[in-house]
Amino acid sequence: MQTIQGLAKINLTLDILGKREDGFHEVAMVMQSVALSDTLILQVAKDSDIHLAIDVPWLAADASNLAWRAADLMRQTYGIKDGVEIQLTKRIPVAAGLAGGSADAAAVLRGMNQLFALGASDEELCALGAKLGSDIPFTLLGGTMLATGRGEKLERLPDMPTADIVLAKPHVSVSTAWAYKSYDAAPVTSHPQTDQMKRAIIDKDDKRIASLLSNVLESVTMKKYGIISELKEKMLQYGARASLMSGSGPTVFGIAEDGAHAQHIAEALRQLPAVDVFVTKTAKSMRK
Ligand SMILES: C[C@](O)(CO)[C@H](O)COP(=O)(O)OP(=O)(O)OC[C@H]1O[C@@H](n2ccc(N)nc2=O)[C@H](O)[C@@H]1O
Ligand SMILES: Nc1ncnc2c1ncn2[C@@H]1O[C@H](COP(=O)(O)OP(=O)(O)OP(=O)(O)O)[C@@H](O)[C@H]1O
Repeated sequence: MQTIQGLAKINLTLDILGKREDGFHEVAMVMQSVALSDTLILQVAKDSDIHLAIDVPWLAADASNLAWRAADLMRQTYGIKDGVEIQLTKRIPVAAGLAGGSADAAAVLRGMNQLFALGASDEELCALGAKLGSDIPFTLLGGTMLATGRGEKLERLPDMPTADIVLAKPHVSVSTAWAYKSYDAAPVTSHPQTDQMKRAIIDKDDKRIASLLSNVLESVTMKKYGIISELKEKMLQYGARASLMSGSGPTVFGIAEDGAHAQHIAEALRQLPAVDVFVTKTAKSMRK
């Protein structure tokens, strides 16, 4: 039996550099793992099927689920005859910009590698993960990374100084494909300073990291959902060092001064209707 945590991510920066021939967008993003996680328990099944059980009824536990698809890909790639039972406990909000589905897929790739003693390297697992989704290689490795290409090319950065993070997810779901499709570079005048963010992380300069948070997809998702700007403003009003939308949204994260301050911001945000609030921390890389 293997128990694996799939960690959520936030984007400290997200820049779109252009459209690619394969329909995806060329990106440059500094990604950061946070401790908020889903739990996946994997066991060899008695039969030769994939069995996925999820603790919430509203998420499809069938072949459309990224955890199921990751298990299928592992079985096909390595010729595994046994089936696998996957128990998924969901805590990361869905379609939130936090890479929850990717984290589950990554946990299944890693979990099956161990369960069936396949000996696949991180590089092999990342290459498989990239077939299922652009964020999966990052969620496999975690920590602080610069992601380029369509998000699958990774450069490890030193772990950023641990920060207390508040996540606020309004009750709207955002499709990543829709956000990229709707992106119009023309009116976007402010782009992330990716190299400066890298430098700030290398220098462990947490104030500068906060001052450089930037995401061009805010121009798409914030225009449609006014609640995102409200959440950003509220976080700043309650003293967050900085706040930003993560990924394609709609989740907004704020960097607090410490754990007590994060709780204070969270309490204020919980007064708002139709918002789920989580207090977490940045998570360090599990592999070096
Ligand atoms: C928004 C982010 O979460 C930021 O980390 C990622 O860029 C999205 O990663 P993801 O959810 O793993 O995305 P994928 O499952 O690979 O792609 C979903 C859809 O988003 C669009 N997409 C995604 C990544 C990318 N670099 N360019 C794109 O245009 C494509 O239309 C694609 O069909
Ligand atoms: N295991 C899973 N957990 C969550 N969503 C899943 C899973 N498998 C498939 N999905 C589908 O994937 C879609 C995106 O969900 P997810 O929570 O990964 O979005 P996200 O956080 O916006 O991802 P990203 O930040 O990588 O763009 C949802 O519409 C959901 O139906």
